[in-house]
Amino acid sequence: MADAFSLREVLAAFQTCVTERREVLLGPYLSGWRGLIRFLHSLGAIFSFISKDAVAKVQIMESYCDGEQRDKYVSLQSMVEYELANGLVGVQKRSGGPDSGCRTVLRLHRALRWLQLFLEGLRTGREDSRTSVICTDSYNASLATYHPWVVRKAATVAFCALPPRNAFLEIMNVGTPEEAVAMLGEALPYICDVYGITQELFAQHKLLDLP
Ligand SMILES: CCCCCCCCCCCCC/C=C/[C@@H](O)[C@H](COP(=O)(O)O)NC(=O)CCCCCCCCCCCCCCC
Repeated sequence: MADAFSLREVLAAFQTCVTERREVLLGPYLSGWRGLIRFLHSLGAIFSFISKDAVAKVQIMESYCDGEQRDKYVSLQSMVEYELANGLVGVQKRSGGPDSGCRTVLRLHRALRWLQLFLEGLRTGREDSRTSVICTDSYNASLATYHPWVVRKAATVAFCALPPRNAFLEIMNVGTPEEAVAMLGEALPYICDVYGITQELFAQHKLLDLP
């Protein structure tokens, strides 16, 4: 298949993200998200309201990374420092100005927590467990807190369309379900690491509630 791709490579991006100095590089971070969104696309049109929003957020970040101030958007650390020092982060309400990198990454960061819980649920789930249940539980324990009722409702309906666990593990294109589970075991610590570093950085600068 021409567009067959493996989730192994997608998740590997989150491994390349973290530098020796424990900085999170935006380039690989965003390419990881691009890969995940591509995968979400392959699951069908019912998820397009989710991928649209994710694409919009990745695009905002890519335009900063390719923009005039691109040297400030190399890592999450340099972005936070630059945006805070220049008063670019709106802490009140959304002002109608351009969305800051910090508030945009915060949305992706919260979604990364969902991904972490979901992949862990898939990895440790029983063979006959339902993907939709794993997905709903992970969502309710993370992202749902930040979403209004309509979004929660639409998301929960879409999750019902997810294929059963083993079929899901197979479309990840990593090999047999057992091989996919092993790959998740290897990839998850890196995702946790990216999540942890970002969480600490945003907490330190009181950026966890940006509107
Ligand atoms: C596998 C099933 C995929 C389920 C995806 C679970 C996430 C559900 C998120 C529902 C978001 C609905 C769209 C609306 C979002 C916005 O309201 C909301 C707030 O934005 P605002 O402050 O700018 O207004 N946006 C967000 O919270 C960001 C959501 C970003 C979602 C990214 C989801 C990418 C999922 C990639 C799935 C890949 C699965 C791979 C597993 C092997």
